[in-house]
Amino acid sequence: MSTAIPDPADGRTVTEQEIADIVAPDREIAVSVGEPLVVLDELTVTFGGLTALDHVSFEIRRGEILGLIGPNGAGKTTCFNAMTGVYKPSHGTVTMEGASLVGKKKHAITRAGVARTFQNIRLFGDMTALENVVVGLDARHRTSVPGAIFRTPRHVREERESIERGMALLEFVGIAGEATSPSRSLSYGSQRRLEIARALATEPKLLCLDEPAAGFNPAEKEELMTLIRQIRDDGYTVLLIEHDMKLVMGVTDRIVVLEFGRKIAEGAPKQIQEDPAVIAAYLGVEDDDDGVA
Ligand SMILES: Nc1ncnc2c1ncn2[C@@H]1O[C@H](COP(=O)(O)OP(=O)(O)OP(=O)(O)O)[C@@H](O)[C@H]1O
Repeated sequence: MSTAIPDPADGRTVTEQEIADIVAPDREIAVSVGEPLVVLDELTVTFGGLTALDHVSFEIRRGEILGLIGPNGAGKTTCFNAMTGVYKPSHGTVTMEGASLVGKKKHAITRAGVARTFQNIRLFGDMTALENVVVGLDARHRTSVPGAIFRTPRHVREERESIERGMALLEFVGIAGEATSPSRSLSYGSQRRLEIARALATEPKLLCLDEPAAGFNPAEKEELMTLIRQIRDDGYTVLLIEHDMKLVMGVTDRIVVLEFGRKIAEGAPKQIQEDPAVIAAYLGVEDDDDGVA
């Protein structure tokens, strides 16, 4: 399969499939939408005497956007971290397509198909937007170190393909025009989009977004919702931690609610909005963003 970017100069309309083939040629499009992709069973994480996650079980289904919500300190980030190899659970399992993710190193989890963004943006500030994405793509390269040093034809070809795919990813998240700008000079919103592009570069089966709308104005939040839906519609499965309830309710297919490390509810957004345990958990939360309504 050729990975050259289709040339719109020939007067032809570039199809979405052609772009998708360039962005993620090796990706297995979710064929069995709705089947469990990741299963957390009795997941428990303790820090000294504190149980941050207490026997939490839920599944993430192929092709869905699953929201993970809860008041501050409920255990959302701990859950992400236990799934992505940052913390080792003291009890319970996390499996992806039946294989355990527990105890795997971070890069092995990436290879297994889990990618994430962080609450605090973590980009290489001096590198351009394109270079930041190409770093993610490089994780998939097959050439050896000597291949890179001696610039073998295979290495040169992979490098060219990385640039083409990196550009296609920047296009997908809407910041292709800023490809050659150092990432630290990008607006906050563009940096968040760049983080998503970099995570997508690893062709994940599951994309975990940790508060992607933090610091966004309402218009930027709307645009982000559109992007997250596009990502789902493109065949990815998305796990979303987000405080902004309007965004969560508007974009997710299902929601899991944590409070004090325990799962207190799970269901469709409408069900969650009306759930007495969820309403009680959020009562007295001052921050507007944390209101359930
Ligand atoms: N590395 C750590 N060491 C000790 N305690 C921790 C650590 N990480 C989290 N905790 C504690 O675990 C609990 C859950 O925290 P966590 O960050 O997972 O919650 P959260 O739901 O993501 O909160 P927030 O919405 O504020 O980000 C909190 O009491 C927190 O203080």
